[in-house]
Amino acid sequence: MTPAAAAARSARLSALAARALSPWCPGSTGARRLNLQAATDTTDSTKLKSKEDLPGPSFAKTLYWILLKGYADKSHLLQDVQRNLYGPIWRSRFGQYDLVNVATAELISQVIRQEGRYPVRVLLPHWKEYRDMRGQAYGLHVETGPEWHRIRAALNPKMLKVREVQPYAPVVHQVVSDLLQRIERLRGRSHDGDTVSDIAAELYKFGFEGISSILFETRLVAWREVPEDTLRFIRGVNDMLDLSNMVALLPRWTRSFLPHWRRFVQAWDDICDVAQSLIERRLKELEEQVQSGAPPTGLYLTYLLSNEQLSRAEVYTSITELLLGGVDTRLLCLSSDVQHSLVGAVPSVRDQRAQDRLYSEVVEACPDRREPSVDDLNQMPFLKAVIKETLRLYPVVPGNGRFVTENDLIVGGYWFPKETQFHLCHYSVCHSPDEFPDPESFVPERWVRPGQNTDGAYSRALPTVQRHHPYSYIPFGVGVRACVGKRVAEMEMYFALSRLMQQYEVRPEEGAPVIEPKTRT
Ligand code: HEM
Repeated sequence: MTPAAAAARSARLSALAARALSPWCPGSTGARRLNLQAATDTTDSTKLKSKEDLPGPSFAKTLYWILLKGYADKSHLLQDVQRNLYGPIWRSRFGQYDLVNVATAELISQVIRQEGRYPVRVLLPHWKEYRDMRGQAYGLHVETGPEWHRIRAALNPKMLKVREVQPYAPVVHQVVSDLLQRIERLRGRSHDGDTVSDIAAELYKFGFEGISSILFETRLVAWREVPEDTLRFIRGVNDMLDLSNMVALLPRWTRSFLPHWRRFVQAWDDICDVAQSLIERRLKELEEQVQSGAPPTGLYLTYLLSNEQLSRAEVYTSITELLLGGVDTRLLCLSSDVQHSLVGAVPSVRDQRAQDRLYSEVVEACPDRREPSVDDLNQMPFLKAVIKETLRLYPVVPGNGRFVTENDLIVGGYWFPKETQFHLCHYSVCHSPDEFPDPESFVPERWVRPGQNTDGAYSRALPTVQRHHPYSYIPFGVGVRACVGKRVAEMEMYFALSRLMQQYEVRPEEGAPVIEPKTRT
């Protein structure tokens, strides 16, 4: 992993300012073990090695990988290359970036367990600069320390728990219905009148429509044609994330003759403009409701406005950041061949065996194409396994960051001062045969417990089911800084994938998978 790429990735990650806290927390036994270890090491701290002792690539070698070996847009693959050369922990430096890369589940757990009360992924001074320039409030991605915690505490309710997101089910189903109708329309318009190519593009738009419907509590537009604002927002996010790395890497004086800063600002302006007009439209509706004597009804935005924990300016920034996380074109698709979970899941289930099994499960739980309820999802362990396996193979966030500001750390027998930037190499760990046998194969069964409504024979053939290290698979992160939108994202993916499977088959085609209607009943 090159420093630049890792920094870029972390920056994009931070852009995720928009997706429910993982309910998954590190086991207390593990935490005790680490503290004990740290305490033991500290007593002997003079013997600990430091960052200076870490192996790692030279600047020239990094450039060689990026420029000549073509890793610039697939830097997640470089994690394994570097791990093989330098071992599971190494240092990489590039420009202003100085990163410590960790590429085993155990090392990742050590970093996370020492991350403190207010973990930071990566500092984003250029994002802060934009907010200052436009007089905007800071949100989750720019704010740090107790102020970050205050914002996060205000956003967590109605997002973090399965039962808290249940009220969003009807609106998510409406968005899925629109998606299915749109697929039908696109089929009608296609060259053979039957197949939809580039389903991925449709699913990205679904991401935006899904999260905005939840945030604004209603369908903003019926989805006959994708609204221009949606496309503008998605374009803005893409541009902003692309340029974010360059803005961070190039010195300020280059802004006077290179266009990157101007374009970065323009991209942010577009994002904020769309978000602001969506918020204002909803605010107007709420005011009209109140004026007519009706109590204001609604879900997330109404909640944020009514509980008054955040100022109006902070609500604007937070909603914008949540939309960002929901869109996730490359926000969550951090490199060209790493795909968003649902976008990835649809192609993955072109695997006929998995597709047949998924279909049978969905049909059994919801006959006659009935819309699945949240309770029905409990009868669909294979559906959940498909999503998990997709997130393992194509982690939306292949590399996360931690910049621990509160304390020094001991990781892998090395001592690190506070304010060391760590890069957590999730992609490498998710693809490690030490954690997942036959790691490059799509095997959803590895996530289904034997006896859990499953084909027992297959599970028996995989004795390692569930035996990986808990930190080898943390697609939404863990702890207080984990993804705020996890539960929403899961619900969207479960509903969309189950209903797609009720109606369509996915088959591989050069470039992108295509989907076509099911012929079986
Ligand atoms: C498959 C879908 C998604 C995946 C895999 C995902 C993954 C992640 C990950 C790995 C992080 C970083 C966690 C950490 O640093 O420990 C994150 C942060 C975040 N995500 Fe998501 N996310 C998804 C969907 C969403 C959605 C739909 C939203 C919007 C509701 C969202 C909002 C956020 C926000 C706001 C943060 C920043 C939290 C903070 O810094 O306090 N994410 N996400």
